[in-house]
Amino acid sequence: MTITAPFGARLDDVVVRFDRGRRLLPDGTLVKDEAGTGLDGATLTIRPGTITGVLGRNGAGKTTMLSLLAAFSRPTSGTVVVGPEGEQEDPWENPWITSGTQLVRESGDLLNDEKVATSLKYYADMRSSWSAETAERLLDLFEVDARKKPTALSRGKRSAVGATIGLATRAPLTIFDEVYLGMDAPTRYAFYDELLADYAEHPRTILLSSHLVEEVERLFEDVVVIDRGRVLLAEPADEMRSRGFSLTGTKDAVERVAGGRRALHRQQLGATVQVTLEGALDDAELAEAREAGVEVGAVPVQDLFVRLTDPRSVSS
Ligand SMILES: Nc1ncnc2c1ncn2[C@@H]1O[C@H](COP(=O)(O)OP(=O)(O)OP(=O)(O)O)[C@@H](O)[C@H]1O
Repeated sequence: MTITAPFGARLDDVVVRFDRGRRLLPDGTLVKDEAGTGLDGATLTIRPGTITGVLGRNGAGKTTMLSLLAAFSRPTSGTVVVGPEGEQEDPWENPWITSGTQLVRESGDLLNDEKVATSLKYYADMRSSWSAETAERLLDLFEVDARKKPTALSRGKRSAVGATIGLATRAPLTIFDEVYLGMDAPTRYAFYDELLADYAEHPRTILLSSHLVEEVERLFEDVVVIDRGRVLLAEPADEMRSRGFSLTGTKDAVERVAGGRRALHRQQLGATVQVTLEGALDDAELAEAREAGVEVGAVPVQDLFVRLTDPRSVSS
């Protein structure tokens, strides 16, 4: 059966701990040594039919979460469900769900001893939604020679093959985990354009993790921010953008308009101060800012992300 409805997903209080190994104590008991925590009580919902950006600093838990959704691993505790609205199930060893999910990892998941064309044939045989025409067109666009083995391609070209597989699969849940690594800027922008165009024509659910927030934030309808194994926020990108604003002006005027709000960031250039604040101004405060000559600006997702995950965020 071909699954076409976009998949959603839900994580409930998910914990992932990695074991370093097992040790036998002198008294004969077997203990597990913990090597690290990937997720630490993560709860979130992925809306079907959206492009969701997955953001987090290094080691935050993004890959751990994406691997759970693609059933590459299982949680230590908590529940994970994936699937079309109203029919979501545990993806682990669940062919009905995994046949509708495509995870593209930085490694590319290609058959290293075979030509790229052989890997593509493997995906084509496995995925009923595979578009051979899209795959061919994208390889052409990214200038990848499918007669070569992956080991003979540059890192950027291998990433481009991963991007091609992700788009040509047209899976109801397509996950790109830092797929851009090694791609040069023109290739990355070509990938973003292709992703948007193909998504518009073939609606599905796309998750995209990236550290290049400024570059990719225009793609996102929803944003998930993971911080030290926990979900800091999961909401529409516009809602995230309205979490903050900036004020620029003289110190006294800015302080007055800021009115004791928490400052996410503060910088001073000569007599001019700029603060990034949480929340929004009401009409009276906007009028006060105008009168005081204080400029009110929007804050890009990138800035909010950096500030929200910065343990050194200052208070006003
Ligand atoms: N196999 C493993 N064994 C032990 N610890 C692990 C393992 N995989 C991940 N971790 C730990 O889990 C945490 C989350 O890792 P994860 O790879 O999910 O982060 P990430 O957000 O994808 O990071 P990055 O942006 O650097 O790729 C990190 O502290 C990492 O060290």
